[in-house]
Amino acid sequence: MPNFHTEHFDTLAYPSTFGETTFLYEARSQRGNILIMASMGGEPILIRIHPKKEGGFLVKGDKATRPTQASFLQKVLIDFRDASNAKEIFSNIEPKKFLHVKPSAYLKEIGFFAHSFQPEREIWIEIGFGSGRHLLHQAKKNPHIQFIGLEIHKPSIEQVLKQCELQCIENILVVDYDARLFMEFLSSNRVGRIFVHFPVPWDKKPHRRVFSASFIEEALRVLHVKGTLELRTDSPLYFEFTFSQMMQLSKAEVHVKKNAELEITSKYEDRWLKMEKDIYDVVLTNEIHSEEIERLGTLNFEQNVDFSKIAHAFKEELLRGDGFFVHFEELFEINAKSGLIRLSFGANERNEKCYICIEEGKVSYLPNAILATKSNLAAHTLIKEWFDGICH
Ligand SMILES: C[S@@+](CC[C@H](N)C(=O)[O-])C[C@H]1O[C@@H](n2cnc3c(N)ncnc32)[C@H](O)[C@@H]1O
Repeated sequence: MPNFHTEHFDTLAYPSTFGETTFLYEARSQRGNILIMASMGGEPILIRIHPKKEGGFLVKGDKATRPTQASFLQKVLIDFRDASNAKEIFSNIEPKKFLHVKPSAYLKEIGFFAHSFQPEREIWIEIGFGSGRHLLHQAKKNPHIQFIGLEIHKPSIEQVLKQCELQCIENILVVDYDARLFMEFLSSNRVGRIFVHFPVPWDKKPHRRVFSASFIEEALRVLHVKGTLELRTDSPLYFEFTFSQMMQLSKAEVHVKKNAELEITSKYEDRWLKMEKDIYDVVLTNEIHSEEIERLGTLNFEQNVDFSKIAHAFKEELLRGDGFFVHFEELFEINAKSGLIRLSFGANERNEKCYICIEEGKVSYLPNAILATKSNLAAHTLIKEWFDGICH
């Protein structure tokens, strides 16, 4: 992440333009942190400035705004440095030091699945593809199928993206997203197979497992009739847990195998086979045609909020609901009527880090495209009630 350290910087005039950047406003928190809202190429880019314990400041981009071109952030930081007469002590913002991350056509943001994903082909999903051996094998063998690979381990994602490019595979889409929450983004009855091969067993923390009653329910919704949810594991506890979850369904067709051989062994399977461990397969076949669900929209506020009341009452606060939370982290004042609240919220498994902007009574999220997943929506309702509780 580009950033620089400086002993000093001059306060800018707002709004003002320097180089290619327009600096729109500045907001300060009681902890002494500063946010500067900038704009380049029509995109909002937030700069964060932290005072350091040993003196001086760290200046960096805020993760809430991710510009479409990584070089935008670097240019904005260079423009800010020059406009504010900051003298760098340490910096990695000069172009030659900037790592250019090549976007991959195979890697999709979650918003793509919420708004644009309408494949004509049947979908198969692999959860936690790891080294990708099984995913790549299946994709090459089944060119008529659209594969989605879900993974949260970045080096594994990069490795598989590289293989997709090298092998010119055109039927895999990779997404860096928690599998426990992903199914919400898919239409009903579109998926033929869901593979979960050697998931992390979490024997001591079963609530962290990919499989749960709600995961199975959502998997059945996206599977078409005769579609299958397939677990392959070396963990007898995971096997028993999943089997018993499936047995709690009112009606289920479940097949179990022990030490069955597949055409391809994954990296983890090779490891367990060398140790002569038993391997269990549990396959649940869907029998039901499910109702269609609405496409996910984005979150919005309809209410008006008095920023001065919020600023007066604000304290760092963590609110919890059933499977979701809202953490109000820090309040930044632009002036008496406007400011920002930094917060994280959403599902316990995966949360949004963003800001709420309150400008002359109007409230919006920054960035403004926060998806209305079930957990985000529940958290959003809690946020609106929190505003009402303070303002009315
Ligand atoms: C034990 S490895 C197995 C990898 C591969 N399937 C194999 O058999 O070699 C489990 C993989 O699942 C991924 N994973 C764990 N939890 C996940 C989640 N909630 N969503 C998506 N991937 C997850 C991990 O990053 C890891 O790569």
